[in-house]
Amino acid sequence: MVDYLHPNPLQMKKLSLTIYLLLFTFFAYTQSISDFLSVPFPTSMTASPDGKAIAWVFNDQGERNVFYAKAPDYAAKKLTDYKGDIGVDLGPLVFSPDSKTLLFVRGNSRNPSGQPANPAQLQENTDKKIFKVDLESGKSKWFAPGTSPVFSPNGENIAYLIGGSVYLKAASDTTDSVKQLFTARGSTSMLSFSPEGNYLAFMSGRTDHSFVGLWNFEKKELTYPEASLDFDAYPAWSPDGKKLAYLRIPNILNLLPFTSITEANPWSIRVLDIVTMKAEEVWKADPGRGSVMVDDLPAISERLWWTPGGSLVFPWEKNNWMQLYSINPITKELKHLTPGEGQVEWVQASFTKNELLITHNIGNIDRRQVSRLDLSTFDLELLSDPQTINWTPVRVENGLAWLESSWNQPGWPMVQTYGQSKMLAQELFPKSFPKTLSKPTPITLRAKDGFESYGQLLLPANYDPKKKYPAVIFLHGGSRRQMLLGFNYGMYYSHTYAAQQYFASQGYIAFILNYRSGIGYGMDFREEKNYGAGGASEVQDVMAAADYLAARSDVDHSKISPWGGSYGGFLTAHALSQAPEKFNVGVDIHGVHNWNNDIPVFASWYKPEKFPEMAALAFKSSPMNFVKNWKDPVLLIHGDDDRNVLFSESVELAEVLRKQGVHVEQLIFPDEVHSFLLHRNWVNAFAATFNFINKHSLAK
Ligand SMILES: CC(=O)N[C@@H](C)C(=O)N[C@@H](C)C(=O)O
Repeated sequence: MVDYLHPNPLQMKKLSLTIYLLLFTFFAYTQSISDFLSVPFPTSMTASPDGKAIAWVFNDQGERNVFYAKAPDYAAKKLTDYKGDIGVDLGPLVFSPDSKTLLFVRGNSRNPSGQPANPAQLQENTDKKIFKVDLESGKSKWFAPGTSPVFSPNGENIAYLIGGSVYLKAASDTTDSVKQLFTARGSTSMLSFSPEGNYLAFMSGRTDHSFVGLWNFEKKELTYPEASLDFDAYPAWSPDGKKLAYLRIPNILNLLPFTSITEANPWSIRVLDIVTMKAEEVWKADPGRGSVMVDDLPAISERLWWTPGGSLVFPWEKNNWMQLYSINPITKELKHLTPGEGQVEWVQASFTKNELLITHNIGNIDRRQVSRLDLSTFDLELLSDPQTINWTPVRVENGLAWLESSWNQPGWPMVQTYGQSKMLAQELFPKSFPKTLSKPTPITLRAKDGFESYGQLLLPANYDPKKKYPAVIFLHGGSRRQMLLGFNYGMYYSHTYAAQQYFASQGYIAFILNYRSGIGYGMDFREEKNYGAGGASEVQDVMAAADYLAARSDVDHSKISPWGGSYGGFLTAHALSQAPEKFNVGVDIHGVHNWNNDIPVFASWYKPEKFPEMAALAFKSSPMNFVKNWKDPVLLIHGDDDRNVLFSESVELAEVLRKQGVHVEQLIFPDEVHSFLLHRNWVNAFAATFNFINKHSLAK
């Protein structure tokens, strides 16, 4: 018995431990989902051309602002002062060539009716606009309407896009003039000034092809030097400005989105001689593996990088992995630069012009690592800690800046100079963020068709193997996504990882599934032949996850609930309609329920009635094909300005389920888009998800 008046040292130790455990249990169970989502999310990490400064955007619970830090101390400075959770997006950031000015784009994209997103009902125009910050004074002001600004090499002019047209404005022009640089057919993108600034190269997107175009500033002349019936894209100038490299990607007729493709007419690399205006093919992919130029890997708008020695670096999926290779256009010597098991996801050039900074998962499949590729020697050097998740590195003088997360910390900007690393703006990291999370365990599953999929398991707080816990399965969207052994590099999935951590903190076994057709595990995993609208084979991986949990002695198999967004909502709907007996309830956030309704959003050519065989398989691969079996209660969550998954997908599902007596609850966000712009909508969606699943778990 503790003598509270005269406790001895041992009794003091017991007392302090008891108090600690009581406090820990109290805080663990009382911290809210908003605490788990309280860390500002960093994006648009950018370095100045002189390597002496960096800038990034913090989305601090919906309040988005630009931050700036410069050598030598890299103290963070807030450059803008936008207030509140008002649902207006911010980024990208572009430094001027002299590093004295920073451009940022603020505003929301338009929906098919031409309305810029405005979920907060602001009584102002929320179209995208370009702002200019004088980094000496810190003052920012409106510069132009539009997006995608690029400085001319001398910094005197800024080219930008409005819709698919090109505009040009003097960087010093403070008027509200808006002047088109040239008129052209098609939709223009991928603006690229030549090193001398005498040309602007661009891609002119047409329907089933695209051209690489050139604007000659001196002659005021628009040309398409080598028009083709293919997709010519990703223009890249040689350092001396005498050559322009680009990809030639043959069209793939009637390729249904969300279906597998592993080979096509091979793509190639061409080089245009700016003097003769003649182009030649310098390399072509082999037929078969690697012949498809994947359109969202690497996840950036470049595919070609020149080396100082005149070679070209490019991504190729020849060996099942999207990796970097080089070709010497003269000798045609090909080199494989990033061998190993894993994919290259982002590639970033640097002001040194002699390196590429690469974000990948080679040798660390469930995380992201950063490496440096020397463009003279092609040496590859790992720069990051293998135990953390690192992405979008940028070069600074005598060091590097990047974004880093771990299993118990969301993404945060880091800087390293002279070998010393530190968190940027550490003072802004919220004290309310939970200190004790669940460390994820990697799990491998095997579906009934033998396919191997992967996931992460979070055990509940105060885990007791003798207990039986309710369980949740989180299903990511995309499907070209990958959940990691920690907080994700994408905000959508950083938040959903946090939500799974919240479930664990509230006494759930929380499983996170990486089902086939996702990224990170190679082409064979991503392009499994019957996935998506071609058979929904990935549903078998969901069933494997459910069977894995049900077989655990610490899981109450009557309380297994799937939840997920978009493609993850699609899989939640498949789970509840194909195997209601396996699951308790589910939460379907902006899910796809009939491929034939939503695929036209991604492929305007697709009219189900014109492709009856495709449409029949697509419907067979949709939850609506199984909806008659649906019995389990479901919560439907959707924003009604969703440009990815039609709001009507949830409207139609609710009607059908209600007719057959299924319990349907709903949480609807007026004028909200797919990846919620309002932070409060994330918080409310996850709180509703937890409460819905919890009340049906406790009720049993
Ligand atoms: C490409 C796309 O929009 N796919 C949707 C079905 C989807 O899953 N969207 C979000 C969640 C994503 O991660 O892409």
